[in-house]
Amino acid sequence: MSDRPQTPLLDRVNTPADMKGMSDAELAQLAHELRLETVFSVSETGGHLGAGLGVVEMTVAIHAVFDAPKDRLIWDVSHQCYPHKIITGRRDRMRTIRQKDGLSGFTKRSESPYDPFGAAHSSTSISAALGMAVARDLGGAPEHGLGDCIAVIGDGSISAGMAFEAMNNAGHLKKRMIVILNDNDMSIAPPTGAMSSYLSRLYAGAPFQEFKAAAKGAVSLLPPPFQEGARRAKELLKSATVGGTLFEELGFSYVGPIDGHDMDQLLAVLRTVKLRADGPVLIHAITKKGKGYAPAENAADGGHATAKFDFVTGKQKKAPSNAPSYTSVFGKALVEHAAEDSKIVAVSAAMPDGTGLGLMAERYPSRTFDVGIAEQHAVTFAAGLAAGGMKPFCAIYSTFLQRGYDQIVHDVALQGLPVRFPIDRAGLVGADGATHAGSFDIAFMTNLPGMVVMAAADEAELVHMVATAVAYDDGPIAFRYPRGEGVGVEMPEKGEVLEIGKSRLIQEGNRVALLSFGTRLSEVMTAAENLAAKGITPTIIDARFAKPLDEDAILNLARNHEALITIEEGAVGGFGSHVAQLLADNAVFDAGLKYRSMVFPDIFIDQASPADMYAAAAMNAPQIEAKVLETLGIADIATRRA
Ligand SMILES: Cc1ncc(C[n+]2csc(CCOP(=O)(O)OP(=O)(O)O)c2C)c(N)n1
Ligand SMILES: CC(=O)[C@@H](O)[C@H](O)COP(=O)(O)O
Ligand SMILES: [Mg+2]
Repeated sequence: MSDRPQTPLLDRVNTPADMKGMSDAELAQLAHELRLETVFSVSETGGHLGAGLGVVEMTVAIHAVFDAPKDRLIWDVSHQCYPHKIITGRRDRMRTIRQKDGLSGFTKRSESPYDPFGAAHSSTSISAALGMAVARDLGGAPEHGLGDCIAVIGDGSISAGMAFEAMNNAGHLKKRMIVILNDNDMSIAPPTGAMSSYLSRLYAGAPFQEFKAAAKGAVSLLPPPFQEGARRAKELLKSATVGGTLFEELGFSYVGPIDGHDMDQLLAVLRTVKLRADGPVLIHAITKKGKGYAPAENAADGGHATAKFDFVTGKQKKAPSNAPSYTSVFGKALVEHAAEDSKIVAVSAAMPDGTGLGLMAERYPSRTFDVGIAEQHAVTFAAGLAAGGMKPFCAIYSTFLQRGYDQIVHDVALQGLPVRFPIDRAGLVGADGATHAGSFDIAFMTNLPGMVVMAAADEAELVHMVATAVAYDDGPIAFRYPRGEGVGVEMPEKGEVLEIGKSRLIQEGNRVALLSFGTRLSEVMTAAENLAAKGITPTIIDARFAKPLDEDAILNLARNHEALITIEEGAVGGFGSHVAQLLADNAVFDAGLKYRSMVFPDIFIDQASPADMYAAAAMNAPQIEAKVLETLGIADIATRRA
């Protein structure tokens, strides 16, 4: 039996054009049905829920008032885009979201003309909307539309540097564009920082209850709303303005705060702004994360992301776990060291729980810093902490660390400061897909002089790497580990400090040496078992370090084996490239060594289960086995196809 909600009005909407004749009351009803459909849909797939529920009315109002895809609607991060997808022709594919060959969990240009800009990393929407507004005014290609450019950005995301850089530029260029600040007073964790307090003060200074009356009055004063003169429309804008806001100082007309769940207010304001805006406008809408679905509203994170769940009870259907997650192993190990070393401090960029720093924040709040969505600042802040004699652990997902790269180069590496980088979500992450893959950190970290780069092969190794990073004070050090559960190995009582640049031998064999960097080691072991049945016993090494390389061990392997294969969970330019360089510099190829590297292919791999993504990258056990056979010249097509 299905709990599928009845959605008669929504059933009539395939694209926003189908909403055009609807009355305001029908639009409010449509929003109600869209909320039900969003909850039902996510209950079957899992995914991002709370943010989408907070923008249901906004989504309907924007699509009712504006004309996408001619008007450009850009969702910041775009984890809140599920309702938008449902009413822009993708409802029938929502059951495929975040799955192999299915819809992306984010906006994606290749997926729909209603997604004019892809996102998943935050705080890009205002820059993109401004670029489109300028292109429009310069007569950009007609197929790209000539309409309004609307960015919807959350209170967490607007605190990032990029958003301010964009507003600074927009205020200067004075182009007509609309920014909707979706202020739910939440990030994934409760928001931190002065900007968040400022937004709360704006709201406290002009509660929207007063504005509500004004908006409703304005609607009744605007029959038909668009025929009213500029004076009345401007009054509406003015009556909604607190005055002297930061946004106005930056050159935006500020409208709000308004109740982002009140369709009357949303429609009135959007219609007026559409009619009268002649430069950058910021509409400040107050919303609630998880709105309208009690389990999400009541969750600590506003139902930010969820596994599949029971639509009626809200109970999540999580798969049982067999081993602790790498994230929790890291968080626990760090706290154990922090108990003995008061110099240890931890920095997170808006992901305290995602990075496992929740425990540290609980035990040592004065030594744990959530700096908000501000990866660049997080890195340089950590550099400052190191320069001040502390031992900072700057814990950022691989994919988000990309944003702090110049800071890693210029502020950390160049000055040789001992910042520790625990890099979570290394490798392919699954449902979040290409935007969240940790593909590049091995390459971009190993290229930096003085940077030590480690990868944990399992959760016990991670404990040793935390201990090593605590002990290492000679410069920056990074250690990477993937999303999800460990492999279930026995955990050490205490982490051992590893010798910098030393690998570990896992299995002695002959003919071929498999040099693994990271958690592919378990796939390598499986491949080795299968190869043993074919009479091949590879030597297996866990490299532990991509920088500095264990040069002696690698050169010895190269000289004592017919073939050497490196394998790592990252793009070209990382571990394998450094090994190849070492081999070339030492003329090992001249002696006839067969060398192969297994790295991610030069494509962005779309979302699927991690195992399927690794299959697409040709990096699971069967493909490792095939690579060995092929390299040794005993290719077994059947194995290769498996
Ligand atoms: C550069 C970057 N850092 C971190 C994240 C992880 N992240 C995704 S959503 C989110 C919270 C965003 O808060 P807000 O903009 O207020 O949106 P809400 O979820 O509250 O609607 C964070 C930190 C990200 N997507 N991009
Ligand atoms: C949208 C976003 O960036 C986050 O919500 C991300 O999806 C979290 O990923 P994890 O589930 O791996 O923490
Ligand atoms: Mg928010």
